[in-house]
Amino acid sequence: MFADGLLAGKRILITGGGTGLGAAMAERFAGLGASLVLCGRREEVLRETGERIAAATGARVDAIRCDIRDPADVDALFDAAWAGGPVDSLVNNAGAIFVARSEHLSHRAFDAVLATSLHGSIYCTLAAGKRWIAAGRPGSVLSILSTAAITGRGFTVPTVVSKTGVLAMTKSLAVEWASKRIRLVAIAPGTIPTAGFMAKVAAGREGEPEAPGDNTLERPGRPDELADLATYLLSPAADYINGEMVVLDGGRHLRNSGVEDLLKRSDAEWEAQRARR
Ligand SMILES: CCCCCCC/C=C/C(=O)SCCNC(=O)CCNC(=O)[C@H](O)C(C)(C)COP(=O)(O)OP(=O)(O)OC[C@H]1O[C@@H](n2cnc3c(N)ncnc32)[C@H](O)[C@@H]1OP(=O)(O)O
Ligand SMILES: NC(=O)C1=CN([C@@H]2O[C@H](COP(=O)(O)OP(=O)(O)OC[C@H]3O[C@@H](n4cnc5c(N)ncnc54)[C@H](OP(=O)(O)O)[C@@H]3O)[C@@H](O)[C@H]2O)C=CC1
Repeated sequence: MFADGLLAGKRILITGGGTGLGAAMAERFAGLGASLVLCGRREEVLRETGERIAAATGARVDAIRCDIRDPADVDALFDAAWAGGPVDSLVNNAGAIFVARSEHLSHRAFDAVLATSLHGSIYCTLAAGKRWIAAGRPGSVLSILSTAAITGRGFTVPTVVSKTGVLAMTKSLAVEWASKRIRLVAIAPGTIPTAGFMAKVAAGREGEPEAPGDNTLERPGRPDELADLATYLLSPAADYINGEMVVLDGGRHLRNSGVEDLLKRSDAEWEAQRARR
């Protein structure tokens, strides 16, 4: 689909690059010639993914443990990443979600999600932007958001608030940093059943059809479809796209937000969900 070597010479840092959508993007970017920096909290997971991708593609893959909730950890990550060569693009992919009735969320529960999905994405974007501006280098930031940033969505409010906040950051910095040749874009995926999604969102719904008829195409999305769009948005072909969030959801948000079935859940079903966490 893409020309060989499309991303040759590019160094791309992906938060949450050890699993799911992050790993799918990593594999695609590496296959097109990019060198990678993958970060996450679990060193073993990162190392396995990094070794697998390096062996399959021959790319250089640096796996660096980092908890993006901690700004000092983020600075250390970017220092270590830069030591291996300047980073050209950041992918804000790490994120967190609970499915819960909002009246049952504690302050700590709200903070737990915002710390990763909102604050962590902001810390990483600022860490990258400061370095690009100081070095007079161009850069690009791709954030993996959600159609819920358009529609809103019940039962996942901390995540929706975070994704909407990162969309606001994307649009704002796209303007503020344009003269520095820094471009910010985003993808809003619908449902893509990764292991993280199955554990955090679909737990307790095992046995239900994997392809809910909640979008116009009546199937879930695939990680490789997201990786294709991410590749395009980080490639020179997308140089004229700035401040935009591109939807990849099979048309779902045109019909619903994705949680309408949860409105019909009984108290007993919600109690079972709470007990599982
Ligand atoms: C049906 C909806 C369809 C929508 C589609 C959604 C599309 C999006 C999908 C995704 O985002 S998939 C990616 C999912 N991946 C992740 O979430 C991975 C990252 N997550 C984490 O690392 C952790 O979950 C976390 C956010 C760091 C939280 O860690 P942990 O569970 O260990 O929390 P604690 O630190 O123990 O607790 C903090 C606080 O939160 C309360 N809490 C925990 N779970 C729940 C829950 N399910 N519901 C309500 N509250 C919860 C917990 O009780 C603590 O509060 P206090 O009790 O101390 O007040
Ligand atoms: N799958 C889907 O249907 C959709 C996903 N998304 C978004 O896509 C992104 C990826 O999700 P997906 O691949 O499905 O799920 P995963 O659970 O696989 O992705 C989360 C990744 O983020 C990392 N991570 C979590 N917290 C931190 C942290 N504090 N510091 C550093 N890394 C962290 C995790 O690694 P570790 O635990 O080792 O830290 C993991 O690799 C998320 O932002 C999600 O909200 C959006 C819409 C739909």
